[in-house]
Amino acid sequence: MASETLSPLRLLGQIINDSIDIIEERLAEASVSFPSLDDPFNPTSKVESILVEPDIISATSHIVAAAAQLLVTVRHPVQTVFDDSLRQVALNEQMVGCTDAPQFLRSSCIRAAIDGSLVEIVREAGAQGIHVNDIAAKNNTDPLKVARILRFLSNHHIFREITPNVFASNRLSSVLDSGKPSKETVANTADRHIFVHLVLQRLRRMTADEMMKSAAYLPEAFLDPKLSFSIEPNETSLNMAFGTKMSLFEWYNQKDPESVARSQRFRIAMTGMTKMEPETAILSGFQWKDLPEGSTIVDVGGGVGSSSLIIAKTVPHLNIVIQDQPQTIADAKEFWITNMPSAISSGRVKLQVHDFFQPQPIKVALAFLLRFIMHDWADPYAKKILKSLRASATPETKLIIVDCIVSYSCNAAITEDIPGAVLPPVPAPLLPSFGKANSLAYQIDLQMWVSCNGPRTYPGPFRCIGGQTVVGRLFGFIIFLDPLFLRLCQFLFEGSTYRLVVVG
Ligand SMILES: C[S@@+](CC[C@H](N)C(=O)[O-])C[C@H]1O[C@@H](n2cnc3c(N)ncnc32)[C@H](O)[C@@H]1O
Repeated sequence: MASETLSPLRLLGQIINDSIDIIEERLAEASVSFPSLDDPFNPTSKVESILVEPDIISATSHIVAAAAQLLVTVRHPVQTVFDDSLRQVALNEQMVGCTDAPQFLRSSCIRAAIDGSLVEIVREAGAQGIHVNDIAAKNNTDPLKVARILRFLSNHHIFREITPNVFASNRLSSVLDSGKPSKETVANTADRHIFVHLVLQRLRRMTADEMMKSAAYLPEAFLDPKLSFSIEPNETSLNMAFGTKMSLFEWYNQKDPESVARSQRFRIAMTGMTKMEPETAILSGFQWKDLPEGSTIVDVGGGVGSSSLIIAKTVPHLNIVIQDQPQTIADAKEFWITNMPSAISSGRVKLQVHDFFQPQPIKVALAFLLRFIMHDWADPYAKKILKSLRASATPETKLIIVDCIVSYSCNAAITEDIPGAVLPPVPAPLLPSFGKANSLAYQIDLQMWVSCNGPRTYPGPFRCIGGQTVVGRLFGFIIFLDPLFLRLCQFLFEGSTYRLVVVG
């Protein structure tokens, strides 16, 4: 049948089938099979290395986008909307048992499975699985509740119930695994606590604590006559949720144990974000190796320096200064001593406490790197940060900003003025924004809104003020773009990803 006569359902099915063909042909060529959901995830296996090849990622993304769209197309709209509104309500008899689990229950059960060491205990039992009574005896919990959590997760393909009340690991549960003996994780809550959030960061892109609680207040903040229009970092949903008058970072920087734990967890989560990108992303977007021997680059608000670590390991002729707030710099010391002590002892990498709203002390930088900084701040604050960098820039200094592009969900190019930045077309009837296969940018956008009143802009990376062009020199900064980098992880290097802030 000609494609123009196919129904939307068939077209979506065709996208899925064509993409499966691409994946299977490649796997057959390498004489491997697609991993089973029942087996643990093995990141070092040959098949997993094939599954992250660009063509296969593209095919996988088409399947994800098409399958998600197929689901919402075929399902009863009330079911779909109720799933999304995070309520487990059966509207009428027909729908009893049909509604999917609210996301927040999934989050909570995943966290319970990790915090309760269920992941490690079940993994140690091997393929024959383990009864909930034996699990509960190991972690001192109620077996009936263990069963409810694991059964709920099994229904979402995380764990398997192989016989009544007997559970075994699978591909998805193994991603939550610390790899440690359960005796250790049951005994060492603090250690596990840190690990939990690394994993959740990979899985859920943000902690299931402050971000979830803040997001719960999004409707209230949106409808509040004052907060709705506010761009202040301390007038957010987070402020409503936690009853604080502090901005996110001030709130993290408090000295009480809960805040210290939260801010440390945030830093680990940010390190986890680096692991969600291809390792080479930060290297392919900008040719660091072309900077002259001995050049200094400054990672402004660099966190513990997880991106700088990749640069430092790959481009040994650069000096790197990582700047951040005092607590973060204290953690950064530990991070570098663990991961690359020679860089610190040789002085190639320096860790510096610096408030980016104050004048920039490094006057010889050949590049200022700002990764996930602009998206935290509304325009007046972002301008202030950039102005202080501009004041310390030389004519050769490059400004490199890494953030997510937020596309329109209709067909409208937002990267048309950027050479090489145009993404491949999305086949009809998929959403032009690529739907579920491209949800990270939208999630980050809303998380920045609810937690920091991050940029209040319309979709798209650019809001050109004063007719400035996006590529080229911007008041002394040179902006770089790389199409490969864009295609791989939908990040962008330019004046500002969410919007162009002109620094006058
Ligand atoms: C979203 S994180 C990004 C961290 C890092 N660039 C990365 O990509 O992982 C924002 C960073 O800005 C830092 N930050 C917030 N306010 C700051 C300030 N006034 N001066 C310096 N750093 C600040 C935070 O401590 C945090 O490390």
